[in-house]
Amino acid sequence: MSAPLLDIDDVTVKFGGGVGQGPAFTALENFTLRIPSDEPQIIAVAGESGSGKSTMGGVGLGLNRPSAGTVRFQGDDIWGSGMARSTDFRKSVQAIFQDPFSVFNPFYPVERLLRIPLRQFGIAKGRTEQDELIQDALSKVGLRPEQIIGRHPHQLSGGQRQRIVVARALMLRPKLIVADEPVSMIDASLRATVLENLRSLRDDHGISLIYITHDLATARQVSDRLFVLYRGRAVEEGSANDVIGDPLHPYTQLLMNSIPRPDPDAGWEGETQGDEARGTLSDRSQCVFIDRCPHRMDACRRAPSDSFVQRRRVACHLYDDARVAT
Ligand SMILES: Nc1ncnc2c1ncn2[C@@H]1O[C@H](COP(=O)(O)OP(=O)(O)OP(=O)(O)O)[C@@H](O)[C@H]1O
Repeated sequence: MSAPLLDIDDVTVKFGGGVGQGPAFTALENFTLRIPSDEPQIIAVAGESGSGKSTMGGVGLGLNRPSAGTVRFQGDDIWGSGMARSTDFRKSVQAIFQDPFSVFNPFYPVERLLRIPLRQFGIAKGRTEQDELIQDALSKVGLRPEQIIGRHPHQLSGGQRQRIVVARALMLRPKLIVADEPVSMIDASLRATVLENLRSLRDDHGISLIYITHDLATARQVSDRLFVLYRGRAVEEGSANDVIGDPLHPYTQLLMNSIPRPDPDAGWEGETQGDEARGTLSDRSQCVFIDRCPHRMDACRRAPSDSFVQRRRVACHLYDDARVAT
C-alpha cells in the first residue's frame, strides 16, 4: 500500500510562549488526519471563529510548524526532511483563500497574474506554452478565456475572481488544495458554481481538498469527511452525512441547531468570541466544551478520550461506554 498523500499525525500547534510573549496558546491539539494517495477526497473542517481551522490548514500547507506530532507528505516528514520549504512541496500543495481580492495586484491584467506562478515554479517554458496552460485552466473552471484575458481584477465579478483563483491552483497540477473559506466572500447565487468547481477538482482532476468552512450546509454538499473543531480539538469526525445528519457531540448538535446568519462571516448564533472561544492553557486538562455543554457532568473535568461510535470518532464522555466496548 502506498504512503498516504497527507498524514497529519497527532499534531499540536502552539503560538507564543517565547520570551516576552506570555504563555503559549494552543491553537490546535492532538489533531490527526490522513488522506489516502489512491483516492482523492474532500475533507471539510468546520467550527466557529477561532476554533483552529486555518491553523490546521496551515499545517497541511507546511506554513505552521507543529509544536508536537508529525506531518508527512507522500511518506516524507515535511519538517524533518526540510520538504516543507521545497519548491516541489509548495507546488504540490496549493491554497485557495477566502478573499480573492487580496491575491490580485490591481494593476496587472489577469494573464500576468497567472503567468507569475508558472514562471516561479518553472512549469512552462515559453510564453506560448504559458498562454496555452492559462487558457486551458480558465476553460476548466468554466470561464471563457477571451472574456477574461486582458482584463484587470476590478473589471471582473467576485465569482470570476474566485474561479480564477481556482484556475491558478489548477495550473500548477497540485495533489492537494487547502481551500480556506473559498465561498464566504461571494454571493449565494455563485456559491453553487464554485462548490461545483471544488468537486470537479476531486472528480475530474484527482485532487484532494481540505475545505475549511463556517458553513455546515456546504460542507455536507461537497465533502466526504468532516472534522468539527472546537478550541483546537477535533470533537467529532466522520462522514459528512453521518455527522451532519445525526450529530453526536453536544457541540456539533449546538452548531446544527443554531441558525446560520445571512452573512456567513458573522458566524453562528450563540457563537462565542475572543478568549472564551479560543480557550486558555488551563482548559486543556478538562473537556474543551465544558462551560457551554448542556450535558456537563463530573467526568468532564477530565479531557475525554476518543470513542468510536456510529461510524465516527467523537471526543465526549457521553460515549465513554462505547469506547470501553470497542
Ligand atoms: N500566528 C499566530 N500567532 C498567535 N496566535 C494565532 C496565530 N494564528 C492563529 N492564532 C490564534 O489561534 C486561534 C485559532 O485561529 P485560527 O485562525 O486557526 O481559527 P479559525 O477557526 O480559522 O478562525 P476564523 O474562522 O476566524 O478564521 C485564534 O485564537 C487565533 O487568534
